Amino acid sequence: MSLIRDLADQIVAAHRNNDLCIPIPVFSLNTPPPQIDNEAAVDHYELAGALAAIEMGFIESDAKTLGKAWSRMTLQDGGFNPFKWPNRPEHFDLLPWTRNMNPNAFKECPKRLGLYGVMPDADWVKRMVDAEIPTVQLRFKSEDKSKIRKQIKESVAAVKDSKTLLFINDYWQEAIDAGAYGVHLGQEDMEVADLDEIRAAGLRLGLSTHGYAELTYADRFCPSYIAMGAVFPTNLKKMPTAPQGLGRLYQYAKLMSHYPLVAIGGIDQDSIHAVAKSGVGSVAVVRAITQAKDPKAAVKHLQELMQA
Ligand SMILES: Cc1ncc(COP(=O)(O)OP(=O)(O)O)c(N)n1
Ligand SMILES: Cc1nc(C(=O)O)sc1CCOP(=O)(O)O
Ligand SMILES: [Mg+2]
Repeated sequence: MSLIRDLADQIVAAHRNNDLCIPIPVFSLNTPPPQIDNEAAVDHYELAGALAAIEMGFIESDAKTLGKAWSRMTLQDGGFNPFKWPNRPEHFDLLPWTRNMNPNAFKECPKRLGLYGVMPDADWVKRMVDAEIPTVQLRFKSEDKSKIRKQIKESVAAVKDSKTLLFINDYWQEAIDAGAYGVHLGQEDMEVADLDEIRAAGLRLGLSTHGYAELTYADRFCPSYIAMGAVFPTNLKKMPTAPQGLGRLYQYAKLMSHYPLVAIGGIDQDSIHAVAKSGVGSVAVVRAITQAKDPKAAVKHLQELMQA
């Protein structure tokens, strides 16, 4: 165990100051540390990588994923180097073939979806089309199926004959029925959606992720794009995990650079440039547009800042 501890300490020391560490909240210092399954560890590097990741504030599922990646990287490099960080698809056992060679891949979308407005209703979708935003999502939350269908129908009509691409959040069946460009699903939504039906209907699929474990899981489905969040704190919804921060976003963007990528969560005009520099082709925002004094001007300004 002391060898593993020593390797883990070397990793933490080498990466302490590079923005990958997120301090563990004080309340969780009183709770027992998450258990790493010792028997499942194929070697010391896997366990050391996972232990280091826990100390750096990664959640348990991400730490386990990182441990396996440390093990593969060490094996492939022919030696342990604490200053490296796993950032290649083969370190994470991502799908080895390209989208074109994968019969289960979802339909392609542009690699760079640009500014992506996530909007609460069809009227906001119309405003975004008027502002010539490249990508928009209808994120209308309701239990009422007829209201949902009406909102989706109006949104699909709004983008017709425009250059704006429309994704529908959650309601994949209604999105298929209305002929939308694509759907966006979270990890829980995926479990209950019929992904084969979405693929067969030719709709694009965007998937949410919140760290290494969800990224590697999402890769198995070869979605049209992968969203990564929450980059910064957001009060728009309750997030189950701490914000990722720029350091982790930059690593995720490097690892998944063969996908169209979307960054989301707490991004505003002050941060959008730094987020775009991670290499993601798209930045999704809600409040930076809906709470702006002039939403149309905000769309233009945010795009300028992304490209600056
Ligand atoms: C672009 C984009 N990224 C993430 C989300 C969040 O989706 P999900 O986790 O399913 O949460 P809800 O939006 O359904 O509350 C998103 N909608 N869009
Ligand atoms: C809807 C949503 N999903 C997120 C995720 O991380 O999955 S963050 C988020 C809210 C984004 O709103 P704002 O730009 O106002 O912070
Ligand atoms: Mg959802």
